[in-house]
Amino acid sequence: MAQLTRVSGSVGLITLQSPPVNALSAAVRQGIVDTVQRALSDPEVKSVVVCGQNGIFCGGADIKEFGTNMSGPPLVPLIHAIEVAHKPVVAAIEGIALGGGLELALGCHYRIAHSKAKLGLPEVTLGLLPAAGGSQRLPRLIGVPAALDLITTGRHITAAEALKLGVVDQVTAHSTVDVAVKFALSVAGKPLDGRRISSLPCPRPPNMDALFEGVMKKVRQSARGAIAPIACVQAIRAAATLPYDQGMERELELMASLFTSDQARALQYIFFAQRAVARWSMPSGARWDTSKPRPVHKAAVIGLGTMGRGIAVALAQTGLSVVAVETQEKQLMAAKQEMSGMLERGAKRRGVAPAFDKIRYSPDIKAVADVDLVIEAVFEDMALKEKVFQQLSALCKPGTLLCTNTSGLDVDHLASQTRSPELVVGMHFFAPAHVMKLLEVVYGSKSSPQALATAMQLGKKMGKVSVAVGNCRGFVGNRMLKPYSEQAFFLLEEGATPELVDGALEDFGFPMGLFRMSDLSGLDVGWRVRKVDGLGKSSGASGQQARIRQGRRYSPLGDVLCEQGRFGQKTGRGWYQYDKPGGRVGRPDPWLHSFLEEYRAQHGLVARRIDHQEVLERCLYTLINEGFRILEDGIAAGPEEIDIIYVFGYGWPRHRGGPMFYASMVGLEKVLARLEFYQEAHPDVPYLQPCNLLKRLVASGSPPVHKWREVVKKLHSQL
Ligand SMILES: CCCCCCCCCCCCCC(=O)CC(=O)SCCNC(=O)CCNC(=O)[C@H](O)C(C)(C)COP(=O)(O)OP(=O)(O)OC[C@H]1O[C@@H](n2cnc3c(N)ncnc32)[C@H](O)[C@@H]1OP(=O)(O)O
Ligand SMILES: NC(=O)C1=CN([C@@H]2O[C@H](COP(=O)(O)OP(=O)(O)OC[C@H]3O[C@@H](n4cnc5c(N)ncnc54)[C@H](O)[C@@H]3O)[C@@H](O)[C@H]2O)C=CC1
Repeated sequence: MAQLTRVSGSVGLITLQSPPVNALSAAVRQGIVDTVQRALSDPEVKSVVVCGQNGIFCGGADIKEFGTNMSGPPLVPLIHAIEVAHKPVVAAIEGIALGGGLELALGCHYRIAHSKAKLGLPEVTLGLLPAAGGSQRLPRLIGVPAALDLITTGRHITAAEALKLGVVDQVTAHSTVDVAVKFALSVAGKPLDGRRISSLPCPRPPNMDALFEGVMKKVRQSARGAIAPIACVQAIRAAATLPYDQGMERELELMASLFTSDQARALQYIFFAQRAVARWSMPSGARWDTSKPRPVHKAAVIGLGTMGRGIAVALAQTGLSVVAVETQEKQLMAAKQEMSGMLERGAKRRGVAPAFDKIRYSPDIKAVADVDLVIEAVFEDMALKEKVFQQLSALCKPGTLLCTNTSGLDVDHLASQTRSPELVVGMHFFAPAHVMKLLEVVYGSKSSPQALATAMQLGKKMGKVSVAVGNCRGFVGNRMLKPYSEQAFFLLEEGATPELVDGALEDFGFPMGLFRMSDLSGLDVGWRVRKVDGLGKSSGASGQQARIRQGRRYSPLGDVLCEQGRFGQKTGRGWYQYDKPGGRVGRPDPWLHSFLEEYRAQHGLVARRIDHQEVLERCLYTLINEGFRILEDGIAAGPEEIDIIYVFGYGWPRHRGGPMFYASMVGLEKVLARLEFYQEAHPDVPYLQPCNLLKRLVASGSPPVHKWREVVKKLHSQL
């Protein structure tokens, strides 16, 4: 809805009213049409101000309406009607002007923003383009290069940047509406020539063809198969080369191809999934809205290796006091140096002072005595972690939350080492911890709702996308990685090369295939875990028996490479070869190809032709199958949790919506049928055995993904 009031005698003040973000729902659009018409036809009104209620201008189109039978007046003519008005219209931008909200403001003759406002055209992040004239007006207003940047990235800009670019005319730290009303009074009756953006020529940049070619190349590379960024460039090119009306036709044509695309559906699903996972619940019935977090002012991090350093920096940047404990003197010195650099760079990026004084370094774990929360990040070694938790339990003040950053060890077992197991949760960060957005928050069987609420809230404060999951080996993310990587190894045994497997996964949209990723993070990491599990030895034997462990097919390929010192980038050799240890650019390695041939011969394996489709089906469908098992086991409350973990933590292409959403798009019948097909061919691979929940969903007619949460809930209530 929108309300019209007359203020200061002759200014018509139109206020958008649709909490929480004044999105342009059908009712709001109708409200704008009606109020604009009334204001323009009222002889007492000499100028108009458009604002939003509760200090928020407008969050853009109502995304919930997409995919429905959209009714109500369309946005394009509505904005056009404002632009051609004979009375000046001023947008008073407070809070946010995003998407259609900014496009509405671009249709106004003047824009005044509050200094704390954020503006942007984030449509590309939803698989769309700014199709209410945004792609045509913005380049006319701020030039093609700046418009390309804003529209293809969808980034939100500050009012200061908006002023510098020319998106807004004025920025104020006072009441934006008051300033806008005064301004509207001052421009009443003045000519509007030059204020209607659509009638301005689009400034032609020098070397326009080269500019668009370069941007298109860059966008194609970074988009990894996403179609919206490409359509955005095409629309801006239309603005630069065609008259406005023809540009608008092109904008609509491009939008039509995006609007109903699977990618737009996937990206919009991720938008809502990201918000849905914040509304966590536990099997006990405890929920996000009924569990009160504890205040956390001071935290400790134990172990300043790769992870501890990033976690401590992220905590300090959030404003917490941090006690950083590292027992190895050399490591402590190295950590201090690296963390200072991290703090300095982070501060420079954010335009603030580095938070050096927030961190106190100590070689002694006793320094944790007065902290509110501890995050343990020592080696992935259960005996060591047990000892650390016993110490923490004895040293910390009562009520301190004890968290572990383990990648997958048993949180319940660690909790059992303490006096207060209800205060123990997993806080599983991803490397680099001060950069990566994902945080898996793992509740154990004894974790209290308050402990979970505290960790979730801290994650949010740190700017992380926090997902609450249950306790099991590898939690959600790493548990699903196991069948995925297992299949990749089997594919090498059967005739594939690392390049072929990675090529298929990268064409699908992963930034890195499994083998390239394994070289980056180090083959030795998984090897150590396999050895603890009683695997991880190549055995040296030949034939099929050498590839059976614990009654199931096992590939010792990774173990053989590790035994030869091939740990990946760090040693200059892994699944690929590098110029030197620490080298970053991997090249196919002829040694590895011969090694694979010898390995197959030694084990009686005959190489066959493997195509991209088989790679994707075997790697991704087994991963998805494990996702269904995770739902069945109650480790994740819904598919949204799994999808958010994969998109934000594991490089799953966002425009494919996460593995569970992807399965729903492929069709559950097909996923099931292909798993059955591969299982028949490989009966010794349990991960290929389709899980019951998948079968159940198919038997019940494959309900859409947004219904799975309910199905899972029902399933657990019947148990
Ligand atoms: C064959 C067919 C041919 C078709 C041709 C079609 C032609 C169509 C032409 C016209 C097209 C017009 C296109 C257009 O206008 C495009 C757009 O505007 S797309 C939307 C752009 N806007 C955004 O992307 C903003 C999204 N929101 C945010 O980034 C954040 O929510 C925001 C910064 C606004 C606030 O963040 P925060 O304070 O952290 O709060 P939350 O994120 O938790 O949000 C609170 C609450 O509000 C819901 N919400 C937010 N934005 C919207 C929205 N735009 N629509 C609906 N709902 C929104 C959000 O979901 C939260 O609610 P929950 O219940 O928790 O989910
Ligand atoms: N490296 C990664 O990508 C990720 C690792 N993790 C997990 O995070 C934890 C830490 O991993 P990394 O940082 O990679 O290990 P790391 O080997 O880089 O660092 C561990 C640090 O802990 C220190 N340490 C050992 N015992 C200690 C003690 N009693 N008190 C204080 N410090 C002690 C060591 O000296 C070392 O500096 C592990 O549980 C790991 O599984 C989780 C997510 C990702």
